[in-house]
Amino acid sequence: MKVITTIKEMQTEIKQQKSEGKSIGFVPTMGYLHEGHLTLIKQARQENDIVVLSIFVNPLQFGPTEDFSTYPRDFERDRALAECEHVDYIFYPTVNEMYPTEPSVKVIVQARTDVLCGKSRPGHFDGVATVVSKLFHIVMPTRAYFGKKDAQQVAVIEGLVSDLNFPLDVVAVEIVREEDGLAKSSRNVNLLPEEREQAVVLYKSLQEAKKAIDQGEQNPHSLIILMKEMITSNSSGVVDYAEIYSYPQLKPLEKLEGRIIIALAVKFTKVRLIDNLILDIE
Ligand SMILES: Nc1ncnc2c1ncn2[C@@H]1O[C@H](COP(=O)(O)OP(=O)(O)OP(=O)(O)O)[C@@H](O)[C@H]1O
Ligand SMILES: CC(C)(CO)[C@@H](O)C(=O)[O-]
Ligand code: BAL
Repeated sequence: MKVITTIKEMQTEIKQQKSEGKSIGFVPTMGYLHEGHLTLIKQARQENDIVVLSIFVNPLQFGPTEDFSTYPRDFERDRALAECEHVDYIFYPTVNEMYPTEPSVKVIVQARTDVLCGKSRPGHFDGVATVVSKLFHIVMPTRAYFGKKDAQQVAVIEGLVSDLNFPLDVVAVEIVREEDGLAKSSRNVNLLPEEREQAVVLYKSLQEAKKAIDQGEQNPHSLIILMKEMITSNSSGVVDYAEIYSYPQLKPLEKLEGRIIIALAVKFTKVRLIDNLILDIE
């Protein structure tokens, strides 16, 4: 496994691999790896000749009051985990390597960002789309792997790849959970111990919503009330959003039909957690 820190060297290696006809599987991350990331890497390993993992905490996608500085980081641990998964390259650039000057161009995402994390984190998806576009030009993947925990991100990246004609396939991977149901997330380490216990309420309230749908509930507003009530009465978390939309269009629904997403974001003392459930309603 090679650790590469410069754009030039990464592109040179990839061009060489591509000239030998190798397919490139790419897993973009912000590091502090957990089972969720490792599942993406394992799938990329199975489906491609070469696997590239990027580790870069992208300042452009964090708002001024968000957790860029406290985002967990541990490169040596990540390197060991990546080695165990037979990653071929870790691309690990500095902020200065990615953004040597004040950016003169950025990608602006115009659809699917007026709701959920796009609404709560203004500019977040412009930052994601800008760095992902750069990473795609640097790594030139055949397939790029993203987790469905960030379901809005998957929808935005599918739009980016389609609209800007990136010659690659986006592969969306199922959410990996802790034993109690909490979605794995690098940020979980920043939960206080009692918050960690309470945090399972995100998953449980999604399951309650699903149960109500299975029992015939068709009104999205009733489900939202049910989930908010469950979260506030079982945790100290503050609901940032609890919403239901069509997926991947992210349009409001008066009645549940077709493919829908039930999505949550809840703020705890130092972290904001997200989770979701995508369902096909007959
Ligand atoms: N529990 C999970 N299951 C599946 N994919 C995941 C999971 N957690 C993260 N991913 C995916 O891994 C990729 C990198 O995510 P990232 O490095 O931001 O990790 P993260 O755990 O989502 O961090 P955080 O939520 O704290 O920002 C993204 O495509 C993300 O959707
Ligand atoms: C895709 C990504 C690596 C871009 O910084 C990030 O948003 C993430 O980890 O999901
Ligand atoms: N995985 C999402 C990246 C972020 O929260 O900025």
